[in-house]
Amino acid sequence: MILNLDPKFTPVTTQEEIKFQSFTFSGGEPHIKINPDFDHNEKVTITHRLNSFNDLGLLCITVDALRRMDVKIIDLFIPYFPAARQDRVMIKGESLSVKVYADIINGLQLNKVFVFDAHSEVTPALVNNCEVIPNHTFIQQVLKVIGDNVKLISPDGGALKKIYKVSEFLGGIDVVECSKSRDVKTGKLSGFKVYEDDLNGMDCLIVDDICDGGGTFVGLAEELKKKNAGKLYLAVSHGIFNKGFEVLDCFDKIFTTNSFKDFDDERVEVVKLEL
Ligand SMILES: O=P(O)(O)OC[C@H]1O[C@@H](O)[C@H](O)[C@@H]1O
Repeated sequence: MILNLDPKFTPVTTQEEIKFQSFTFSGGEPHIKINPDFDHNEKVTITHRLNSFNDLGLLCITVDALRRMDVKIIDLFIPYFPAARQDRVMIKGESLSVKVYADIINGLQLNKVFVFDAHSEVTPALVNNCEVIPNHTFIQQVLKVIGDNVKLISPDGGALKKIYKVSEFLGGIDVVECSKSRDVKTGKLSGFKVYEDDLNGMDCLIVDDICDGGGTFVGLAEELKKKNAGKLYLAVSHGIFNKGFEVLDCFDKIFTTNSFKDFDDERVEVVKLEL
């Protein structure tokens, strides 16, 4: 059974949905009233797009309400784990934000916590009973649209391990390794390297977990074109796209999922997550 706390999130599922009402009190506190008309012995999976700290409140009171109805087994499906990129302290004075979220979620004593394409191995290491859902079927769906005569492009070393697993899942599609460098002082992107001399007009699919501003992918696209890439595609599990799609017009097509939010734009194709 599913309890979907974000009414705008529409995963593909055949599971029965638990009904509830929620609102925010005038003081800002969230409130929930779950319709008790379901089998309390069954496992309940809460789904929530936990994109910010504010969303945690509703999650916590929902788990409390379920426990008070004697629901014993509660799973959580968080498609995009918040602050997953803040998984290390770079400068004294910063917080290890991903751990703060993880600690709060651990306090809920959940049976399982599912996260879609975690940014790094830090999230599953910090979250108890965490299971990471890989991007394999998402990329499989993408290839159904663009065909499999492409090279998979890994933007940096951090994405390498994952992309080789995707390639293996898809029967051994070629991977091109790349790297990006940053200015040590400013942290800004300063350059890209594509470790292949000539792409011979082959279509290229860049695969990564998150597109935020898009700088990584625009810079990499320029380098790929210099190496004779054919069509350029981008597939990111979590689409934030904070600078819009205009900045990404070097791509023939962009793919993402509904893990972070929904999009209604012809430039992006959204593959819905399955539950
Ligand atoms: O270049 P933008 O889109 O801002 O940032 C996305 C990149 O930043 C990393 O954390 C992601 O894994 C991705 O490689």
